[in-house]
Amino acid sequence: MAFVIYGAGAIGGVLGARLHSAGFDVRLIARGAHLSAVRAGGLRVESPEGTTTVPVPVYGSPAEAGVEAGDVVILTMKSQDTPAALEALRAVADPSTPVVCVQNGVANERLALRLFSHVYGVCVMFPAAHVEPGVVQARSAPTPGILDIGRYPAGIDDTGRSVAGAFAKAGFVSEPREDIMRWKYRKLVMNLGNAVTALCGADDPDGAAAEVLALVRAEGEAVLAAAGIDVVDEQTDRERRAGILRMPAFEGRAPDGGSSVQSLLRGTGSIEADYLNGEIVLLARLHGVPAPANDLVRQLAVVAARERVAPGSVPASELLERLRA
Ligand SMILES: NC(=O)C1=CN([C@@H]2O[C@H](COP(=O)(O)OP(=O)(O)OC[C@H]3O[C@@H](n4cnc5c(N)ncnc54)[C@H](OP(=O)(O)O)[C@@H]3O)[C@@H](O)[C@H]2O)C=CC1
Ligand SMILES: CC(C)(CO)C(=O)C(=O)O
Repeated sequence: MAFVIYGAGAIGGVLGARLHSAGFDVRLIARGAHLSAVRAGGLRVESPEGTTTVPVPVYGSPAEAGVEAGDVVILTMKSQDTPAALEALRAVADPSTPVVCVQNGVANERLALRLFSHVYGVCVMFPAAHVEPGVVQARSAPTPGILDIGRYPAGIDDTGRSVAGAFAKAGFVSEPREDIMRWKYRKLVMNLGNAVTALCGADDPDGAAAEVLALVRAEGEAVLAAAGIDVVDEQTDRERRAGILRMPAFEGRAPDGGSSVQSLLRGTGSIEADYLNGEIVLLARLHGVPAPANDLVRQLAVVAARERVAPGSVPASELLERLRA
């Protein structure tokens, strides 16, 4: 089994490096300055356990990487980049190529299933950062993350089991699951906070950001319930994660805050909010229920990304006032 890791930033970079070091045939796909840096000097992976530079092959597109029978394609770009990425992939990959979405949100699997017949969802509990071109960080050690996997929309098959086995060989905790999307919806509720932290920053001296977080998450839960979506309960989710992820401080560790904070830090010009808070907004519209908190947060986050403002530029108390108005 060979892996084509498409969008080799924080998650794809660390995952690809670890699969490569575990002996798997891995081809990364990256772009821009990151592609040039990895091509020139390998991928530098920093973690609490130290730094390694991994000479993993890297390409600029699926056409350049090649997608052969027996390859598994792993999507690790942010959701807003998935539609364009799938278009480039379909031009060279057989429609039966297994496509594994190691991504947050619940939209990528459906986008992939429109073009590819064998699609898998992964619930990604894996704190990582894309620090600068050529450099990624794994924040948790000794276990870098939890990557449970299942076939989309439901079920499990031999490919899913083999991918779970490969993830485990690369040091992750990974279980095949029949009901992966139930877990991904629970993770979505957690990720409704990504945009809040990106807007308001990781420090919360007056507790206002925590209140905003509670509002968007409660609204998210209510919308998912109105839409009749079955979600793993919080306690079960907590138990799954208990004691596995450990994130000690280490020299050079990138700022806290998660993947959306990193989009603002790197000034990428886009953010995943339309596919996280925006998923709740979409469901609310489809089911005739309100979602004003998630709508406001995603709109502000999209503007912040477009205008390339720094994380923490919106005082949480102001955001809270607007949400209460
Ligand atoms: N980082 C984290 O801690 C976690 C992230 N996740 C999820 O994992 C997914 C990936 O996030 P993350 O790794 O942080 O994102 P990153 O932005 O760090 O990495 C994605 C990479 O994909 C590249 N990319 C996008 N489209 C293409 C393309 N068509 N061709 C080549 N490269 C492309 C991006 O390039 P460019 O920089 O130019 O845009 C970027 O380098 C997201 O869904 C996120 O929510 C889940 C749990 C934790
Ligand atoms: C849970 C969290 C914040 C872990 O890094 C995440 O999923 C993200 O960064 O998107």
